[in-house]
Amino acid sequence: MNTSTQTVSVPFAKGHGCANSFIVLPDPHGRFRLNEATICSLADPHTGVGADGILRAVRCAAEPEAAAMADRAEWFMDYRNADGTPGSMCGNGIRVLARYLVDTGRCTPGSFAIATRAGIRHVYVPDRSHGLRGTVTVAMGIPAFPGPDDITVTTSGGKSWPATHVDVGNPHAVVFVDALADAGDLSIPPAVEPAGAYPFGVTIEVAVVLGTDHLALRVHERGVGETRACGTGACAAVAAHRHHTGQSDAADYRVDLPGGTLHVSVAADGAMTLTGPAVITTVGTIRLPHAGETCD
Ligand SMILES: N[C@@H](CCC[C@H](N)C(=O)O)C(=O)O
Repeated sequence: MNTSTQTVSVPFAKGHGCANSFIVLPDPHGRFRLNEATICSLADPHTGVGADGILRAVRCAAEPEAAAMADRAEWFMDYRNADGTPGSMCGNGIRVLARYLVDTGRCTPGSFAIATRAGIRHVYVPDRSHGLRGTVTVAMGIPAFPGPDDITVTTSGGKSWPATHVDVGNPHAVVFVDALADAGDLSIPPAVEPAGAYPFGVTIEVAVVLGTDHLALRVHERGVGETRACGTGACAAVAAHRHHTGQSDAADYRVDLPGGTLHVSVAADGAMTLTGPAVITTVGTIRLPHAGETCD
């Protein structure tokens, strides 16, 4: 550990799931205090490493926010969007974190639990004989449809569509369009009405149905902007599609995103699993503002 009066050098990794990118900061003893400015700077490709989100990996027992889950999971995913806001769940992020925990020997391959702000999620990481660049699966639970039923999404180009509110541990508004290009510039946050539907913001999916079990998707992520993929968004879009078509049988879906393909399996009870690539591409050290304590 290298410290100065101004900054501290700490290990980090960078990875992605279908080009939805994350910085992983191992903080087993819960010593980091990441403020908004630090997160924004790290996530910015010009001033930091660049990523859609930050995954601080902290032991549940060392994190007051997660201590109540310490009997069911060793690690807590402290997920932050690129704008510094905390997120409750991240389908690609948790898969990248699981890959990191296994690659670094902190967890053994197979199934294990990770705590999130949305509760415990179980992940499955195949062992190395399946290759380090293989897939990771996460059990996402059963989506909820909290309403209201009159949500409208309007993109910056002025086009509007009715939307379905789906909660998969974080909030989503899913619209179905004829062609993905209809959404225009999704780097600009679409407007969502009624204004009170999402008091804490929302991630918006623009989806096209390519077949009964095949969707294509673009996403404007809350706290980030348009991203190349979104795991919770893929599950939300499948849930909305099933809701509209009245499908209730178990089924497997393919979801194509700009950054790659994710697979969503739905069980007879509606519980979803999300599977896709999760890779660690970079490891190194990064300088963080010194905040009293450092990290191992
Ligand atoms: N990229 C994520 C979703 C991250 C959280 C989202 N930005 C939010 O604020 O809820 C995913 O893969 O699910």
